[in-house]
Amino acid sequence: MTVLDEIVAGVRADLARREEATPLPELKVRAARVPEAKDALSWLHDDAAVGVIAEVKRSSPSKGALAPILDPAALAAQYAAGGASAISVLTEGRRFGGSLDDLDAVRAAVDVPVLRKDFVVTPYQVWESRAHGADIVLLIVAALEQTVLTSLVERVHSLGMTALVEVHDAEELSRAVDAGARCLGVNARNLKTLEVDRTTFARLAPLVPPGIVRVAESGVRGPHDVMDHARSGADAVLVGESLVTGKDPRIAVADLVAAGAHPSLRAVRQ
Ligand SMILES: O=C(O)c1ccccc1NCC(=O)[C@H](O)[C@H](O)COP(=O)(O)O
Repeated sequence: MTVLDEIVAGVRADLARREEATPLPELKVRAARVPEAKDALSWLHDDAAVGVIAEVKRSSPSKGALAPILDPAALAAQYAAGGASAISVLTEGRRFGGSLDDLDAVRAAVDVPVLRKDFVVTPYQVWESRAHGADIVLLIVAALEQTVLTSLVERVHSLGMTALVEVHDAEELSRAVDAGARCLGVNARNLKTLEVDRTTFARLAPLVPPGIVRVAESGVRGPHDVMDHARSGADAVLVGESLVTGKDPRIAVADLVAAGAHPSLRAVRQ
């Protein structure tokens, strides 16, 4: 069993309890009451600059406890003040210490798009994401069979949200494109070994068809890594650990945003 398999097994067990507490028809009613999802693609795609998706992340399977984050809304507000294009909220509880309450709190605190970062494997979780105000939903190709992946991408888009479809290699990338991904995340963290290979984005980016938004995920330590990903064609970077373990989240995000808009990148990006 891989780490991913273990996480997904826990997610399914927790999900069964939530489905019992809030049946799907009730969830759909709740989803209809929340404001429409923001058009995340337009927030993330900017020819002149690389966007920063800043993550609320308490712990992780690779590093254990990272930061207590007692007030996720305040952290998200700091990220937004620093210029983040979107906020990622890890809602998985067992390994990442997150929850849907975190998603609610962050949604209420910021106007930028909010990503529900979890291990989404059923349509129920997609409805749940919308009902809690998410604009973007992560779908991990490695966790999903192709028919399920395709139907989840369609479900996310049909609810007005954007699917961030996560891949780790060329085969997964091809599956993501076949499934209708409009926004593709290349994760540098191998979900079997948990090792980070920062060259992954540069290797896979040339395989992404034009018109699809490209996000470099994981292992971003600071402005230098943002500039590297920018030169390789990233539209956005997704950053967790280095922000939650750093000193000042607003300044840390602002530094990454400035790096992504550095004048020296203009020639490469146009
Ligand atoms: O972070 C982990 O250890 C991890 C392990 C297994 C599955 C997913 C995992 N992380 C989720 C993420 O994709 C990251 O939180 C996100 O890309 C930010 O990465 P980082 O900046 O390296 O915290």
